[in-house]
Amino acid sequence: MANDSSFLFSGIRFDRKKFGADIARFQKKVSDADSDSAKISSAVEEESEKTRETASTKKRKRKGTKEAVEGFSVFRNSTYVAQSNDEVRADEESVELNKKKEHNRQLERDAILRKKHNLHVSGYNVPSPLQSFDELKSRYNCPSFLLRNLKELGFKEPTPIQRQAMPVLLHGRECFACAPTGSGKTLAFVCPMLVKLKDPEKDGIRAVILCPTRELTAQTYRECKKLSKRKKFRIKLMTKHLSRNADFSKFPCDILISTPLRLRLAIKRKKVDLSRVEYLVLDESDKLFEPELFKQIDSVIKACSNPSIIRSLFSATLPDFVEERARELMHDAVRVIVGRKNMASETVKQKLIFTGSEEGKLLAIRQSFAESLNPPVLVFLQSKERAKELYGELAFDSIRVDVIHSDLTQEQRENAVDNFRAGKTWVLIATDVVARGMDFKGVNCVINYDFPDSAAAYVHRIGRSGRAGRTGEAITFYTEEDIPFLKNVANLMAASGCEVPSWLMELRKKKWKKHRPKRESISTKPDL
Ligand SMILES: Nc1ncnc2c1ncn2[C@@H]1O[C@H](COP(=O)(O)OP(=O)(O)OP(=O)(O)O)[C@@H](O)[C@H]1O
Repeated sequence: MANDSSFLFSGIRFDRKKFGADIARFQKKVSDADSDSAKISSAVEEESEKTRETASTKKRKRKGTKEAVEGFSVFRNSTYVAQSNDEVRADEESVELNKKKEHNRQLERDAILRKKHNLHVSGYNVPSPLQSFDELKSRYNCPSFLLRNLKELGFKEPTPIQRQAMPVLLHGRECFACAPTGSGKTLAFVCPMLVKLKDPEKDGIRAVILCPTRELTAQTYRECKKLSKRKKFRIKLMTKHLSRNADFSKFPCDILISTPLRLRLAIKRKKVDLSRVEYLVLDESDKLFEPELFKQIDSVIKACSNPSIIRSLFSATLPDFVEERARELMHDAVRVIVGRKNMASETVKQKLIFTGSEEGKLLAIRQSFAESLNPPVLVFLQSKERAKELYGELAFDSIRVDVIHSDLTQEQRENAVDNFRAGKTWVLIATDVVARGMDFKGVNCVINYDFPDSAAAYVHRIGRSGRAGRTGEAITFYTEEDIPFLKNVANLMAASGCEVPSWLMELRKKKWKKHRPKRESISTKPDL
């Protein structure tokens, strides 16, 4: 203040003594005024500081939010921003946690559904099973023509194999599957194929289905046609004529259905290009991988060279060697098993009958037909010669009987199948040519006139009955030569819920493969 007054009064002589009181008063005023002004200025300063701070805080807040969003903060020391980042992090964590919780809930739902339908899966990240066919639309945008066809065909609920195999294939995953006979495996691979192919195209063969027999290719062709009604997919059945004469580059083909032999012939003639194939199905895969078909299968698999191809293997029996092949062949495949692997159908009542001799078999079948013939009946024999012999015996009895084996012409084979399907034939005598895959509706009884040559043959043969939830019956005749393999059948029977006498279960089990003993000829005529 002294400095201030000397500056104020510089150049003026001033009697400080005389005006001491005034000076004192004045000084007080000035100092009061000073302090007021200081107060004001400090208040203003404070206010403007506040304003500055508010502005800068707002700015920082804005910036802070922006930085947090970008995951980088320039105001590392700011408490506010730290909180903001924490909040953002907490939000993110809670979103993540909810996702995880929902994922776990979904896994639980999947596990419950799989347990309910006896489904066993292995593989990485297996897609959820289907709750209903409607999910084909909601989850996979299934075209309406297909849903309409499923409805018209009377398929209300997916079967267990369809519940799991369909989503796997629709996710673009490769798959090997084992499900009981008559459980709807055909639909399980045809449906996803039709969804994925979307529309007919003219750019070469896009899907291939391989089946071990001509009869089965014809049946699968018909199924594909029924399911693709209202959509003009070009579906071709590889006939003998096509495999020998056709040039597949000359006509469009979305789906080709063939036996390995016929397709290999066309590949060798260089008249079929499989390099664009997107889907390859090996139906009855264990049969296809048997040594006699191996070369043909191998050449088809090699010809299907599209790196993004989706391959799938289906059968009611899946031996370990096929699983190994599948694992070698496929990428990131999912394994789907319904029930237990290699099981006989639970809906077939199974019986074993000791006939003593060949003559005993003939008597037993005649007696059984005389007592209660409940057509349609399928009778299996181990060779075409024996099938012809039995036909020769029964053809003159008063029952409508027919025979099917590989010595017949294509037309004769087709007629035999058609007549049996139409109910014109009551008893169809057959070799294993119709043991796999054939879906003869409502076969009441399968008779193993000759003991099957393997566990797989037993499972597939008796599986011609008791299909799609129906019940059926299977009778297996056995003679002395077959006794070493009785235990194997007994085990299959017990595993599928049939009652088995305890003495049978106490027998020893023997390796059972290609058991086709030389048997006496079937004849009631006396030897000349
Ligand atoms: N979802 C479904 N609901 C009712 N019936 C069905 C369903 N899916 C398929 N079917 C019917 O079940 C029957 C058996 O189907 P399919 O021939 O595909 O069996 P599979 O499992 O391939 O038998 P196999 O092992 O003997 O070849 C067919 O008549 C088919 O029409």
